[in-house]
Amino acid sequence: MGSGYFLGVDVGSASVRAGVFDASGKRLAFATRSISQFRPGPERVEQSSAEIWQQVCHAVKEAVSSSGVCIEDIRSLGFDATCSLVALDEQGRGLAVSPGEPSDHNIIMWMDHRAAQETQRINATQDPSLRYVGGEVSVEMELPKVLWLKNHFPATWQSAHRFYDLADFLVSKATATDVAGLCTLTCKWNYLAHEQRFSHSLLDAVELTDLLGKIPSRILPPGAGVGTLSSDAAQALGLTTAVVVASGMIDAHAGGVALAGAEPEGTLALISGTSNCHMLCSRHEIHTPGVWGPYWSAMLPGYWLTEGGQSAAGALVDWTLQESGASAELFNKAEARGCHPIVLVNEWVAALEEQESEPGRYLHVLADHHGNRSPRARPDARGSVCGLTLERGEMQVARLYLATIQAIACGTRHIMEVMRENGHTISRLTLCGGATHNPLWLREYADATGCDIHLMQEEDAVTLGAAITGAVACGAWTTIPSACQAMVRSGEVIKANPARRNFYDRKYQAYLMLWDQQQAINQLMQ
Ligand SMILES: Nc1ncnc2c1ncn2[C@@H]1O[C@H](COP(=O)(O)OP(=O)(O)O)[C@@H](O)[C@H]1O
Ligand SMILES: O=C(CO)[C@H](O)[C@H](O)COP(=O)(O)O
Repeated sequence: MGSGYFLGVDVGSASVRAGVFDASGKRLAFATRSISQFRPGPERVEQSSAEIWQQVCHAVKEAVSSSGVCIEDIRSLGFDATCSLVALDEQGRGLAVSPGEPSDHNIIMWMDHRAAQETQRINATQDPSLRYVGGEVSVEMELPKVLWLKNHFPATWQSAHRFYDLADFLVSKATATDVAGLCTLTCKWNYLAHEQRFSHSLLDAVELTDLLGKIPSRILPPGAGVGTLSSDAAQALGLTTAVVVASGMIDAHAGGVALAGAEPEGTLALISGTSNCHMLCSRHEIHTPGVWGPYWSAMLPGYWLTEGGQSAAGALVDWTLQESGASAELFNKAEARGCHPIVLVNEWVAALEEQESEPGRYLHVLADHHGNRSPRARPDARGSVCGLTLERGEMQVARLYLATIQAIACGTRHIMEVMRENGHTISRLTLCGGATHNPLWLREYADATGCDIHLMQEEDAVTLGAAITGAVACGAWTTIPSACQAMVRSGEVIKANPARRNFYDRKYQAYLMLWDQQQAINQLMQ
């Protein structure tokens, strides 16, 4: 049994969170800080690694001081972050990632789609290594992004001493060590973990062999200890230099550790934040076209990981609420009541449902507004809405919001169906992320998939997952599963309602038909 306290830091798309956990996984304190996104052009979304590090330091200090824990008792720190690309020069300073932008805007975010042509070029090689990313590299991964920099911004390419995935940047900054995680490299940099090598044929074919001189050569698996905090970092974070730092992880993967670590096989871990990530482990190497992976040991050592995704999940819900004709009314009323706008719009949905059964029956959304990550692997895909009327105000926004959530849930059902068709078993659905604050989302997810949804007691399972990797790294537990058995506790179960099965069987068919119709229209207009 471990003792002491374990820190987890989760860097999501919009905020940084730090949590202090004890050996039973109980959270003693939590702090969040917001982080900026910069949009210098269409398809471009950037961030600043200096700002993120500063916000991490603030969040850690606040969490530790409010926990009441003595800093000498904090044994470890685990980092996770979105899979965004950080560019640094030889002195560790930021390098601009768009011409004309400030040098501290040095992160190309995962959701940035600028590298569409580079993605096509990489996929056109048909290199055998692409089988290990679902058949095609995604525009959201790192090779297309570094290739874009090499082609379009040679000044940054030439000055770049290090490219890091964001989690690895944080680990390197914290330990003054040059290291990359097996998690980030395998899932986002086309590293073939099962063969412990990069594909030289792929890198040669797209003239990226010199990239290997610009990334760390030391690679550590999830739960490995990288080293202890450097004195600079310890001071900045308000911690001691005895704190052990774990190998970095992608945010969805840290969530997957907490959700699936104790019972990996058959558990689909759904991390519902800005995007949706569907993490599934298997002892067998199963290839699922259009679904990322299989990645060897990238989340749980000894397991292949398959990862299905939806690029805009919470982001699409937020956008729907912000862009509706009734947005001002919704946000003003929510502010006046001091509640989240989703609390209010859920009440409006409840009012609609009192008047009619299934208000989403004749309003259908195709939820591909930011492309389709899985299983269609089409970053150029678009959203659509079918069934509009002249309805206005509260009822209009409530209906569209409901139909949007139903569409996102059908997208998950599609991913699950394709996983099963390709030989996966899914016996249990677990969920964490911002969406756990939305009871309507959970209800629709259970009913759309026909699966009960298992939540964790810990509200922020991603941060807990990061803390668990640190607890293993410092030796409190020897393996991630044993740490999960001690630190993760099951929470509420949202039951699927069998009475809605027939509705959702039809709603799902409508969802698939919308795609076919959109494809036909696109062909007509080409
Ligand atoms: N209090 C809340 N009530 C309902 N939904 C929420 C709440 N807070 C966040 N969300 C939803 O969660 C999403 C963000 O999830 P989160 O896990 O915080 O994102 P990320 O990890 O990408 O920063 C938002 O887009 C929003 O739809
Ligand atoms: O591609 C990822 C995981 O593989 C991204 O990190 C993720 O989709 C972004 O996460 P979030 O929605 O939590 O901000």
